[in-house]
Amino acid sequence: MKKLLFIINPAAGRSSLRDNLLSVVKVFSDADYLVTLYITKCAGDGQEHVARAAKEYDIIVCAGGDGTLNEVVNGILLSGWDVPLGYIPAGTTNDFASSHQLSRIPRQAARNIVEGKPFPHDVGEFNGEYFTYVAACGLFSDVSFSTPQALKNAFGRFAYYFEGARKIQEITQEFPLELTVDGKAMTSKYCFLAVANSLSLGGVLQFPEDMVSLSDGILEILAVKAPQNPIEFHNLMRAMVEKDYNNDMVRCIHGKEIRVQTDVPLVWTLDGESGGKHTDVTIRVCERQIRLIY
Ligand SMILES: Nc1ncnc2c1ncn2[C@@H]1O[C@H](COP(=O)(O)OP(=O)(O)OP(=O)(O)O)[C@@H](O)[C@H]1O
Repeated sequence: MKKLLFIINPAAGRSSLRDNLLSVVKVFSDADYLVTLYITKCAGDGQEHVARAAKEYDIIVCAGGDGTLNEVVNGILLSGWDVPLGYIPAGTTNDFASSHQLSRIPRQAARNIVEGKPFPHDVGEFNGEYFTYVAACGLFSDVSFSTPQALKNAFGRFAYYFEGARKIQEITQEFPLELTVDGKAMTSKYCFLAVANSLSLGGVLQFPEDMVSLSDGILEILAVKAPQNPIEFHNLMRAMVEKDYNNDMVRCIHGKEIRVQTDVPLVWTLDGESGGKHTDVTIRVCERQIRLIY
């Protein structure tokens, strides 16, 4: 029998998994997998367990939000074991799941995993840590990890909107930085910077499908300028709604290696989790590092 490690974050989202756990395990069992359940005990536990145990399994499946997936991907890459990964979205935003149009119905997501094919997925490396879909700093970037989990569990993604609304007055704040993309340096001021491999950011920003490939060994850098007057604010809103990322307010650049240097430490987020404060960050794409099954 093949061995499946099933990692579940009980604190994630408004977990639709609770009432469906038995039917999900049955899908795996019917597909001839011997299932080991691991319920994470606290933040960081999922990563540690996967890094230790991955080598004993033929497949790893995790259920939770983007933060849970981030931990499991870090665990797999730290283990050095090339094991396929299945993901059952059960978090608040599930940005990663949106990019792949993964089913939010746990039993269907489980079926897609046992019947699916591996999709080679790029991963980003951020000063030695890995992220699956975004590393970001500036406006709103701390919303996902500063929003209390209890609020997320009660209100779902609306909790992020409440928390984001409290920060909107910071939109005019900009920070000067030196951005170097594949050796080409530029200095500018921004209110938000994201390095992404995703079609969706925070469930709010969408990338046009023809702009992004999730397995091309290239990351997208979205740099947003702070609007300093109502016209610039209008232009920024228009650019976001129309997904126009090549104008005076928003710019999308593609690259493999990105360095961000600032005089003042910036707060970063990795996949919606805290990425710490940094003045010098190097981000590299790790091409096709994860085999996602769906
Ligand atoms: N048993 C646990 N108790 C509390 N927190 C946990 C536990 N296990 C994992 N965590 C942490 O819970 C946090 C939130 O998880 P996750 O990001 O998966 O869900 P979410 O925030 O609801 O969804 P999303 O990121 O998609 O918006 C992560 O930081 C994770 O490390």
